Formats: sequence, structure tokens, C-alpha cells
Amino acid sequence: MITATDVSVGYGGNLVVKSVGLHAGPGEVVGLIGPNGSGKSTFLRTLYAALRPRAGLVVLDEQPITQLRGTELARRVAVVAQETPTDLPVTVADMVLLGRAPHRKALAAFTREDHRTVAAALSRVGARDLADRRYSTLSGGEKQRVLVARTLAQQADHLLLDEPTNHLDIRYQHELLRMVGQLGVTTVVVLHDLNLAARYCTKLVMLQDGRAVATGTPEEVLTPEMLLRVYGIHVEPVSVRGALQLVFSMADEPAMAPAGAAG
Ligand SMILES: Nc1ncnc2c1ncn2[C@@H]1O[C@H](COP(=O)(O)OP(=O)(O)OP(=O)(O)O)[C@@H](O)[C@H]1O
Repeated sequence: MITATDVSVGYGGNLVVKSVGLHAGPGEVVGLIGPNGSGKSTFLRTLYAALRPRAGLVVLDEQPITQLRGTELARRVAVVAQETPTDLPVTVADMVLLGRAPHRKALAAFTREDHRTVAAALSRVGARDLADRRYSTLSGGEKQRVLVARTLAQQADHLLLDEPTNHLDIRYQHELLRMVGQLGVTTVVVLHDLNLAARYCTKLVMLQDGRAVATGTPEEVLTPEMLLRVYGIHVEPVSVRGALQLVFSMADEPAMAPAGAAG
């Protein structure tokens, strides 16, 4: 469980997250959405204590995040951040093995179990055949899948993901988010694609200029009125096999005739 209450965060004299709250219950997948620069990454980084809030509190299973140190924090929270150094001369398997570090006794070697966990994590993201490749030579999407495998190997019970579908092709975008939902791990995920957010998140928090302007189920948050106000875009909600999906058009475009309509 992750609970943030009235969290404000800034850089220098600039407050970019203003009194934002969020609650992700056990196994929930909460999506953080909002336009560029609205504060999503900054807020997410505060949830894993990479940034210290100016005000407010972040609590992990009833324990303030600031009380968790190094290894304990790494055992409890796995993160895929937006940019990760890529030029280390390590193999893919070594990269994923890093996820096992919080479980290793001080100075002990990795065990057979660690290696098995790494192999299983790579299989889960469809990257088992990349295990011996040098990480820096992978494509953007392959790297992203390996970073997700590392979080799986970490076996933390909280998952924080910043744009995890970045670089992934359409099939892997869906596979990844479906897998995240099936893990049963408390997750907060930054997403730009509102249709993915609608489909895979149990709850959404929408930020605008650092403030949470809507919180609730995808149906409650992704309304045409709210999306016009926050993104300046028209949207038509449709139901596809019972799931909410959005069809967009620019606010200054004339309404399009439905496909197949006589002109
Ligand atoms: N390290 C930093 N130092 C100073 N300002 C920063 C820093 N990181 C982010 N900002 C500023 O804070 C604001 C929020 O940025 P943030 O990256 O949190 O937004 P975001 O919603 O994740 O954006 P995007 O969708 O473009 O990734 C922006 O105005 C950004 O320029």
C-alpha cells in the first residue's frame, strides 16, 4: 500500500507538485496522467524517496518512506525510471541480476536461485534470448523490457514505473501492462497514453500544473469535459468489449463524419 498525503515538491524556488494526494491499495494499479511538465515524474520520484517533499507525507504500508533505508527500501520498492545509464559494459543477465542485490547477504555470491529468478524474469518479458547480449547494444524497446525484468527479479511488493511503455511496440505495451496488473503488486505508473491508462489502471490521478485535478476510476477521470480542460483536446468515449477507450480530435478541428457515412 502506498499513501501520499498533501505532498508538495519543488526544485530551487519552483514548486512543481502542489499538495497532491494518492492512495494505492494492495495490488492496485494507479495511473498518474497529465500533460507534459505537469509534475508526474517529480511526484513519482518522491514516492520512492529520490526527492524529499517540502511538505506532506509518503507512507508505505504504514511506514513513512523516509524511515526506510537502502537495502530495505530496495527490497520493498522496485522502480523503472525514465532514464537509466546504459553504457556500463554489462550483459543483460548481469543487469537483471542487479535486481537480486537487495536479497543477497553482504559480500555473498549470487545463488543458483538468484540466477533462476533472473532467467524467469527475462522469460516473462520475452527477453530470455537476449541474456548474453551486452546491454548497451540493445534497442530502446529491448532495454525497456530488460529494465522491467530487473524489477521482476527484485520481487518487491511495490512497483513504481515512469512511462514503462516508452519504446515498446503496441503488442509489448499491452503485454507489459497486462502483466503488471496480473502481478498483484501495488503499482503506481506514469502513462501518457490515456487509452492504456483507461484499460489497465484501476484508478487514475490526473495532474495539471502540479495539482491533482481529478482522482477516481478511469470512467470518472477521463471525461470529455476534463480532457478538454486539461489537454485542450476533444474526446469521444467509446466502449470496446466493455472497456473504455477514447477517440481524440483536436479542439480546433471540425467534427469528423463517422467512418462509412455518405459524404
Ligand atoms: N531536476 C530539475 N530541476 C529543475 N526543474 C525540474 C527538474 N526536473 C523537472 N523540473 C521541472 O519540473 C516541472 C515538472 O517536471 P516533471 O518532469 O515532473 O513533469 P512530467 O509531468 O513528468 O513531464 P513529462 O510528461 O514531460 O515527462 C517541469 O516544469 C520541469 O521543467
